[in-house]
Amino acid sequence: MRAMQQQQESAQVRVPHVLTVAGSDSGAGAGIQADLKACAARGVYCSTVITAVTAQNTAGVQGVNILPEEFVREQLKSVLSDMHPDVVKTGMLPSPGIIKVLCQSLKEFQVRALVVDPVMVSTSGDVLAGPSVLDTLREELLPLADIVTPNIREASALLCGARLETVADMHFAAKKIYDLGCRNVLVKGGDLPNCSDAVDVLFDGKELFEFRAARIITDNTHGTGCTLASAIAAELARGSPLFSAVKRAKQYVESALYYSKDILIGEGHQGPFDHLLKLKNNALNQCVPRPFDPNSLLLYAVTDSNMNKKWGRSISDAVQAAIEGGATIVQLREKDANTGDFLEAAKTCIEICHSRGVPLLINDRIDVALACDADGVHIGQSDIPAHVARMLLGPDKIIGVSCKTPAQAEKAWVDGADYIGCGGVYPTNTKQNNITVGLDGLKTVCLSSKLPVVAIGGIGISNAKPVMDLGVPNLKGVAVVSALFDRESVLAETQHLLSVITDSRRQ
Ligand SMILES: Nc1ncnc2c1ncn2[C@@H]1O[C@H](COP(=O)(O)OP(=O)(O)O)[C@@H](O)[C@H]1O
Ligand SMILES: Cc1ncc(COP(=O)(O)O)c(N)n1
Repeated sequence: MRAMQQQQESAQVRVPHVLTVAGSDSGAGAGIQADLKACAARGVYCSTVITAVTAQNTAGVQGVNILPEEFVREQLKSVLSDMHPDVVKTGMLPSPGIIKVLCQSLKEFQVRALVVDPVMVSTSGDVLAGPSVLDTLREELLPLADIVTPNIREASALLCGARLETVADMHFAAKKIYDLGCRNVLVKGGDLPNCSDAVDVLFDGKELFEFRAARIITDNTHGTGCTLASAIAAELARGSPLFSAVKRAKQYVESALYYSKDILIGEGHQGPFDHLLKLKNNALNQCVPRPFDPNSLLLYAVTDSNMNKKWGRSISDAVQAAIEGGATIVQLREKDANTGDFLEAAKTCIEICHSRGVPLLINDRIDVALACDADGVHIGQSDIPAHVARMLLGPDKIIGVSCKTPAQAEKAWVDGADYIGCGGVYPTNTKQNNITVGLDGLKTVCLSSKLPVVAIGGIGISNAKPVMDLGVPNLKGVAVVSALFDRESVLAETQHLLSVITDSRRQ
């Protein structure tokens, strides 16, 4: 809410904008749908002019319906005359007439750059634009292009069937296609036979450059070409020079392919890929309760590196024992660990927690929480503000805020937190100079808080009962440090504490 208010107060911002002129892919792996996702992933607005509608899936193209030229012209006029995109990217242009209409529109409405992906045949081998388009493409569109991005087969078609089998052949092709009048040529080597790298060759009229990435072993390569061209267009729209636009776009395709390599969508061979780098992770994380379940605050275990050191345990051993004992949520609080070690430990702890459906939060360190994809963070009053944490972490992560007063609890709610930690309830050694609010202070905060509350500060087996007995419905549990981790057996202490708090609950 705060973020929205701030935006309303600030001046309007013009966002980078790519217009894609391409075909629709019903399977959403390639074409218009890939372009939209790639631009969204790169933070660029994407408008769409559709040239053809294809019936397509992971097995191939079952049908193509080409739109009338005049309707393509109408779409182009609607977008170009009003929305003024920075860059136009083209994909499937299925007829010479549609290419001519596009060239006329581009002459009427100037854009900053034109990226031409000369789509002819899909990964599955189906024809999307036949040889009849070649002359118009060569003679009318390529001379307007800032960059043209043929794959091996398309480069060969543009060069009247030249055989292209090696990286040296790609160098030759890039130079020859450049002579057709475009400013830059990128010959893509995703389909180059017998090549362990995915090599693309750029020719800018003076020099040849090779962009290399390790070849990712996967069948989910449907849409890589559309995505690369859209990502180049997006980078150009954001103001990158052409060379860095190509470099970043290729890195993006490589990451998206890496994330896609194991996902399963469809029964055919060419699966689509994961533009937002999230599909597989989201599918696997289903075991973690979403949205945040306030009942998970019941037995909230907070680790402490000094206590672990004292008892000779690793963080992950401590977490494992707490979870086996019945902890319902875990927070890693590593005030003096080095960041690299902290991150590694956090990754191990996440595996342990998620195997038992227990959420894992990171104290204070948003960077570590993001890097290990933790379930959320817990922040104090002098840490990063909760509304900033919410903007950085997005809508799904759990955010907890330490609060001592009703005013702080109200602010945590406004700022988008999910729960508050209230204390210290009792005096404690784990926090120097911490003001104790006592049971009365805790009750006052709970009664005013719109968020669920977990009590913290000096709570253990001997004094957890009066906390749980306060009888306010939004007090969901107790958070504990020493009572679990400054003990010989974390497992036994956690079991014991769990029985105390569940007994109080029952009464
Ligand atoms: N298996 C792969 N591993 C890594 N990069 C790849 C792989 N396959 C394709 N690429 C890259 O994806 C982009 C699109 O290339 P390509 O698949 O040849 O285009 P198209 O989809 O038009 O046939 C290029 O940058 C290429 O190097
Ligand atoms: C509508 C449309 N546009 C482009 C492609 C090429 O993509 P790919 O070469 O990855 O199959 C496609 N299959 N469908």
